[in-house]
Amino acid sequence: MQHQTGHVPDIALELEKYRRVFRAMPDYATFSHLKTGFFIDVNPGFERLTGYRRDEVLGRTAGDIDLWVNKDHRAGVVAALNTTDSVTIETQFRDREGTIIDVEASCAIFNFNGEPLLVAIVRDITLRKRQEQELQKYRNTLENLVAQRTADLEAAMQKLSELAVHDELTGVGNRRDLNFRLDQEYQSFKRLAYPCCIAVFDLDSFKEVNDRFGHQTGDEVIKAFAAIIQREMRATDYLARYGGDEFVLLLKGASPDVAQAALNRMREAVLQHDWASFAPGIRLTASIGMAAFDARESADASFRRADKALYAAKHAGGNQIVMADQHP
Ligand SMILES: Nc1nc2c(ncn2[C@@H]2O[C@H](COP(=O)(O)OP(=O)(O)OP(=O)(O)O)[C@@H](O)[C@H]2O)c(=O)[nH]1
Repeated sequence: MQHQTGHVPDIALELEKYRRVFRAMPDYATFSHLKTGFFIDVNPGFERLTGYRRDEVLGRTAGDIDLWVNKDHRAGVVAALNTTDSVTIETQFRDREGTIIDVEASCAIFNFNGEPLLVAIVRDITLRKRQEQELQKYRNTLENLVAQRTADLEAAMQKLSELAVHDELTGVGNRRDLNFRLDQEYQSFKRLAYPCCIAVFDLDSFKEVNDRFGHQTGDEVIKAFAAIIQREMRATDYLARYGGDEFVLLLKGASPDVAQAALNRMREAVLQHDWASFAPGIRLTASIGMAAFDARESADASFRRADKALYAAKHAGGNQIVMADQHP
């Protein structure tokens, strides 16, 4: 036999089914009036998450129990539901004890007898949030570490590339760089007839500074010696430390006469320098040998002539400039 009003008990049955599901859900679930915000029903999941009993909150609003930490989030959800069926946001709830819980709330409008109700299903995501934060912290630490290592590496590379061409004590070119520059200048001289003089400098009796005042004072004297030459040379000239207290200067574009005048200024500056500030009672002078590039010989041969002239200057008593003999 068929019921005339068979659909009535079916709906009651359906509603009972939904009520059971609502109560059995592990997550927080609530029905509330959309307009007033009053809770109509809350499930045991709500009680577990918030610490409030069902009978404490029915007929009250989320605002009454100060549930949403950020009230604007709830207002935003209600506003969004005007234009969309459901909204899911991450926000924070405050439980009965005042503890803040990270939650993910999914809300939808549900019409009951023409009355819009707000259905909210809420999940505690504190653990997931904590894991995310831990992961972020770990990522930040890693990124910082990588950035630090990269900076260290770049600094080391920079230092290495400086050491590749610069003398560590004085900062002027080193011997390896000198060979390269000498060759480069010689090419310009050969191809463009661009004159260049080579001067080799050496302090007279420098050994005495080391012996009497120590190696560290000797280092300071070498640095000051380089600084004097640098101060007096042209910006386009090139200075390198050949070794010990011996320096090589390339006077680019200078004829022997011009070079000799410049070198004489440098010799005088060394003589006049206040060496006593490093090593009491000491006076220092420099010997200088000089040669001009000559197209009939190699750059090395010109350099050797300048070096030989330096020894002639030393032999003649120091504190002087000797021009190399012409290419034989
Ligand atoms: N402080 C210091 N001394 C150095 C360095 N390199 C070499 N020397 C010393 O420099 C001195 C160079 O010797 P010479 O140039 O032959 O000695 P000198 O007394 O100047 O003799 P002359 O050049 O003939 O006047 C030696 O005592 C080396 O030990 C350095 O980097 N620092």
